[in-house]
Amino acid sequence: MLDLGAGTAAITAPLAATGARVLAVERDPEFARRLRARLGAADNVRVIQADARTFPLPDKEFLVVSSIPYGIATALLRRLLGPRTTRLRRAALVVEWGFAKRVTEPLPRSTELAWWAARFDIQLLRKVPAHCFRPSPSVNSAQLLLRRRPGATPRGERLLWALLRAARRQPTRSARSTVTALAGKGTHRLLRRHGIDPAMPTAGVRPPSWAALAEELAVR
Ligand SMILES: C[S@@+](CC[C@H](N)C(=O)[O-])C[C@H]1O[C@@H](n2cnc3c(N)ncnc32)[C@H](O)[C@@H]1O
Repeated sequence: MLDLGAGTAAITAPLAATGARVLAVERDPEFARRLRARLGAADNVRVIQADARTFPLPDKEFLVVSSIPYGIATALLRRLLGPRTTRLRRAALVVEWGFAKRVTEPLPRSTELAWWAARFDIQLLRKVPAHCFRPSPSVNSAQLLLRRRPGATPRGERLLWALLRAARRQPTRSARSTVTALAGKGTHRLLRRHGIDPAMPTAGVRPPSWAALAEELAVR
């Protein structure tokens, strides 16, 4: 389990107490020193002083539990969710409220957000009011839960990316015409099976539907 921006160990310490293997990443040298002093003796905790945007991610599957530094939220999610080869399985994150709303919109505003939402189930669990923190930030926060959707294949994900890009380029084109252009004829029933009205503009198709469709197209 990773805690990115481990700070004063408000998350690292209870994680460590579960017996999980925890990697605490903290950029600030003084916080890192205190984290080591407090938790470094435990066999299951490793503290590294590093930038969460660039330290080497584990090469086996991992989870993240973290109240992430708000200023690098996009960079971190890009790193954790973006690559096809990501080993992230689940993440429980505290993020800024506005950010949480953006990444959980059913029809995301950019191809990148759609890519994340197609491959991960992203749920906004609850609001965390600013007064829950000391010192209180100027904005509210939210608890996000992210879970990798099962069954993704490299070919399916390549098709998914192509579909999302095509949908973004021509948002008013029908789903049927967009999918036919990429995958050939006979897509009408396939779209229906995935709950997509073939005549619907691509802008109205939700990312999980694109992902399921792409995986089925990948084995045709
Ligand atoms: C939102 S607080 C996390 C609070 C933490 N859970 C605690 O118990 O104190 C952000 C922490 O992230 C650290 N931080 C900020 N930018 C970072 C970065 N790029 N990489 C790693 N840590 C970072 C800060 O030094 C701070 O300790």
